[in-house]
Amino acid sequence: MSSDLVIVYHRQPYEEVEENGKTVFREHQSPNGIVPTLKSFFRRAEKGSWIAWKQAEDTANPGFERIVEFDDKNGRYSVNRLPLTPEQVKSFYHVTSKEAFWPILHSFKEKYNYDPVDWPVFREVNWAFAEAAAAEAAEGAKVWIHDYNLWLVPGYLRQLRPDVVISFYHHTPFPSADMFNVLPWRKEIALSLLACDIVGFHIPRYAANFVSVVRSLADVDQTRRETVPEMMLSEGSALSDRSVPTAITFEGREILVATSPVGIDADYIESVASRPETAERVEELRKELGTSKMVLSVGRTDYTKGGRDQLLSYERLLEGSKDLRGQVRLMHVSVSANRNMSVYEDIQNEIEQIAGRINGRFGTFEWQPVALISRAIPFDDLVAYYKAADVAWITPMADGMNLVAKEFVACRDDNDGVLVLSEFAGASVQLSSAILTNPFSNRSMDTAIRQALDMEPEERRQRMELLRDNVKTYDIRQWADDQDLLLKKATAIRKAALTSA
Ligand SMILES: Nc1ncnc2c1ncn2[C@@H]1O[C@H](COP(=O)(O)OP(=O)(O)O)[C@@H](O)[C@H]1O
Ligand SMILES: O=P(O)(O)OC[C@@H](CO)O[C@H]1O[C@H](CO)[C@@H](O)[C@H](O)[C@H]1O
Repeated sequence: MSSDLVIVYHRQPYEEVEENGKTVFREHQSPNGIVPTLKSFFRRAEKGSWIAWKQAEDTANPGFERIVEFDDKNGRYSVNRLPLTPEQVKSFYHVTSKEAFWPILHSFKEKYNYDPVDWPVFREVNWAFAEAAAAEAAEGAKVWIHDYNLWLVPGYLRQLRPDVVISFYHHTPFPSADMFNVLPWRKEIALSLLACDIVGFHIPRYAANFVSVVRSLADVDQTRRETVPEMMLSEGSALSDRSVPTAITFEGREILVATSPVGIDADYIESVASRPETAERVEELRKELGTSKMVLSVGRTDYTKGGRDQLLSYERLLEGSKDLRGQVRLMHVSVSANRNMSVYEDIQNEIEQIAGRINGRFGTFEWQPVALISRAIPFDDLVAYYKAADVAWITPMADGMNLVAKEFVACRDDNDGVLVLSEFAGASVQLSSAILTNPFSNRSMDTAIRQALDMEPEERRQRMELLRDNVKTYDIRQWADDQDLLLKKATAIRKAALTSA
């Protein structure tokens, strides 16, 4: 019990690899995912700890060090790895998190799979996370929990430690009560989240949906609302709201409802984009393209990311626009991050089938319409593709935020390139100068990609300048400062709750 900041996120904050018979801990490949940002919070703490899981055949004798100590650029922190059996991992993460929660979080009611869920296993895993956090937290410490996989941790932790400040951040969408309440365990989850001092979201809509859910399940009063700032308003986005709830009360206690969009390390990305070796790579790509235009799409293989519908739109584009044949190339990057899950294997197979059909129908020896990449790309290479692309085509059916769209914008220090973005991605409420499109509408998708390919240089420049202003304003440092301020506010609320108890 010594840490003043405990971060609880189901993944370990590094890549653990074996080298010459030794275990080596490496930074995650993508420098802009959440993990590097969360680790940077330990610089603001006296001592930090991180609670995650690690698979073990025998949890009593896991065969690895439970606690790993670090003292690096992020300060002094320990990582507590909870041993989970393969059966627990499959049940807690693959089945309950990805096959039951994930479709509901993204409003895919028809993909929701309830029957295989083993709810007692989900409870026991979340209890283990709560116990480990309680054991690590110093008196009055801040415990910052991330994402739906750990929805029950706040309630369990509050039982164990009434003194700690509990903050919960959702990286995914949060659906309205009509969708969320499909979950049979809705009340248990809602009451757990109501044990927090702060509940955080990317955008106002998710915060409003959360309030609708807890008010449908518990005696919750909404105490404060605020006007949404101009840079978070977007007429073209289905997710835009003009006001947002900022606090609720439950059982005489105030709970902050915080909206703060995750950003990216725009300065770092721009520094990679401006390197001479990046310019050389971009020149090679442009030479390879000749007079053709490059459309780039990047995302995990997941039905929420809309890869299938995007490829079908591309097929219709080539069918209807003979002038584009031989003059456009789509680089479709769809990496399968959720292995061993049939629902994702099916999507990967469908994407490969459609891409193959398009190449078969329209391709020639000299020209392949689709380059399908189904593997991880080194970040520096990804930056070169972002810089070389004429269009970034990011059209998820639902997406909590989407950092790929922001990375593309951060790379475009030439103030060129066009972003086509789904109005159902959280990022669309900030990136209103993108061509916003509805991926559920063929006409909207087909019109948007053609508009992007035909856009004149001056309009491209005007739009990109506005996009870059937003991405650099709401960057990862802004998010970190927001979170730091919120954690301080919550500390005062927790103290008030303890004195009035
Ligand atoms: N094939 C890939 N290779 C390397 N990095 C990738 C690849 N696909 C996505 N990424 C990285 O993964 C992250 C995806 O984040 P985001 O767009 O928010 O979606 P999600 O978190 O839902 O996967 C980005 O930082 C992006 O650079
Ligand atoms: O299965 P996971 O945990 O890899 O899913 C990735 C998910 C984490 O919840 O990504 C979300 O977080 C991103 C950063 O906040 C956000 O940009 C993205 O839209 C979410 O899917």
